[in-house]
Amino acid sequence: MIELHHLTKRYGDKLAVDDLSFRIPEGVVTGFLGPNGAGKSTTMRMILDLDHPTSGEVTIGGKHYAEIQDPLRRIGALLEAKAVHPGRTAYDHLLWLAQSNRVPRARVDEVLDLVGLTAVAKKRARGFSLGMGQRLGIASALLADPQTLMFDEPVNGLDPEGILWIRNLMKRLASEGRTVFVSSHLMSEMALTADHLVVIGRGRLLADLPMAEFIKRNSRSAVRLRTPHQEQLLNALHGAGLTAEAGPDGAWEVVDGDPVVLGELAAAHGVTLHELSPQQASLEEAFMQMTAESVEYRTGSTDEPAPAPAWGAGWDNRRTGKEN
Ligand SMILES: Nc1ncnc2c1ncn2[C@@H]1O[C@H](COP(=O)(O)OP(=O)(O)OP(=O)(O)O)[C@@H](O)[C@H]1O
Repeated sequence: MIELHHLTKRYGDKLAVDDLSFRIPEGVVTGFLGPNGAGKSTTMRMILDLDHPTSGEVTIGGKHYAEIQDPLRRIGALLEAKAVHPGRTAYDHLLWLAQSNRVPRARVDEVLDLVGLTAVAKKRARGFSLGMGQRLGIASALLADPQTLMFDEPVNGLDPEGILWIRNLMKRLASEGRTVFVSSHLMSEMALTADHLVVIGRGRLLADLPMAEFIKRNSRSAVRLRTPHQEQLLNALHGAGLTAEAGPDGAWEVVDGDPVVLGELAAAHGVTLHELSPQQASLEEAFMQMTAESVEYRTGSTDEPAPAPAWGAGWDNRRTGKEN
């Protein structure tokens, strides 16, 4: 269990981490999500005591990192995949780590096998691809068989096979009862990996909830209806036991509606429709909406506000009928 209490980090004028408090429990994969510059890496560095909080604190199993004896046995981390001496072989890198942390030599072969690097164990790290570098970083994190694991953007730059491998590894580690904390800026990836979700933007906590809850709230489908005959449409819907929500631009949205049924209903009541369109908000859109205010860097092409999903933070405010 990792616990953050009002964790704050300031670099000069820049508030990189702003009063973060949350817990990362055992036995589940906790996804740590935020756009670039949100403060994810800074938070992870503070957990490992590589950076000192301006205020607040963070503990691992109730202790500060600096108080932990044999920290590699308690927490393993992949922060910077290329943090390996380029002239060292994968085997020598792991052996050096094992010997300096009183880990038996036999464990080096075990973790090389676990991450699929046995065949290239005697190759120097400078010739490693990004994926091999990530696997070596993960082998280092797993070397002392720690109870807590932390991975900063582990799927960055990996091919689909590598992504699937990391995803399954995280799940397996969590199922063994470990604490698994993994950062990403991709909601779609986290939706497939994490059981719990912590979202930050500009250093602040935006959400801390089970992934299933996030998906339930943000992946509903709806049908958008637009008509010059609003009153007749609402009456027809009401008569059919359906509720509509006022959508953007004067359109109406029927959550979980069937476009065929709604089209027939409108026709039967002589309601002219100018639009009848099924909508499906993606989780990525919901995440972008949640963090839209806190995106630090934008390219020209994404300079527009993040696309609004059919429903987002203000979804409940637009509700007009009773929940169906
Ligand atoms: N050593 C530092 N000195 C000054 N500012 C820093 C330092 N480290 C990070 N920052 C700033 O703190 C903010 C948070 O950065 P951080 O790297 O933690 O974000 P992140 O969520 O990990 O982003 P990314 O996904 O781009 O890695 C950014 O604005 C960054 O520029």
